[in-house]
Amino acid sequence: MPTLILVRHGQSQWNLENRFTGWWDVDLTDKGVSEAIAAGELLAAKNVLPTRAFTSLQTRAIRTLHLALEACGRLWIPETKNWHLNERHYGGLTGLDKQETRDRHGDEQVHIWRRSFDVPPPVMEDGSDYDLAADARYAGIDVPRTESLKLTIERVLPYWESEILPVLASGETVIVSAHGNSLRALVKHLSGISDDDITGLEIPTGQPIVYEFDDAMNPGERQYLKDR
Ligand SMILES: O=C(O)[C@H](O)COP(=O)(O)O
Repeated sequence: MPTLILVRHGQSQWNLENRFTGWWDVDLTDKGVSEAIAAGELLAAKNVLPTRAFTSLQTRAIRTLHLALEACGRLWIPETKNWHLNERHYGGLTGLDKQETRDRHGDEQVHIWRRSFDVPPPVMEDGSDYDLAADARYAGIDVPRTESLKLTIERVLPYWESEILPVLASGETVIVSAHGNSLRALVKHLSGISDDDITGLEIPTGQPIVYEFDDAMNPGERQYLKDR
């Protein structure tokens, strides 16, 4: 049965520092490394062993994938990295402290920027220290200046449909190591969550989520692997 494993990267340095991260490339903390290893150990313990992997172009997701695969003896499987699985771009909020931003703009405005379906954060200014347009990994890619969840869905879902779903449909066990909001985009689609209800969905770090697909490639219930 085709099986999909979704895992959000382990705690990152800016998760720890409570800063808006988006496309900025921060590494895992020691806790994040432990979470990634524990995710892989859980895959081994539950005998849900990936045969194909997909991840973003961001270090925290790539390292989480590698640590998890190493922990379950699957470092050798084919993997694909692609920017379509990157975190939602946080625009002009990138790098800011989340609490200081609440103090300045109010809880409600920050909640809208973080969790509304279609209101993007302010755009990243030209010349920002966090502008990644010249980063070699994004050569030839039109780096966004900001993204709402809706805009994130608009680039995650075509990639899902064209690159991941066909692999899954061939009977593989696919692991996707990605980010809070690129995974919210996928879960919204797979679990049929409405635009209103998705605002309440949080995806914890380092906690594998599993979907099994039937012969018609309809996803079953979303399950945390730890609860199976
Ligand atoms: O980009 C970030 O800051 C985090 O990965 C996700 O942030 P959020 O919880 O504000 O969506």
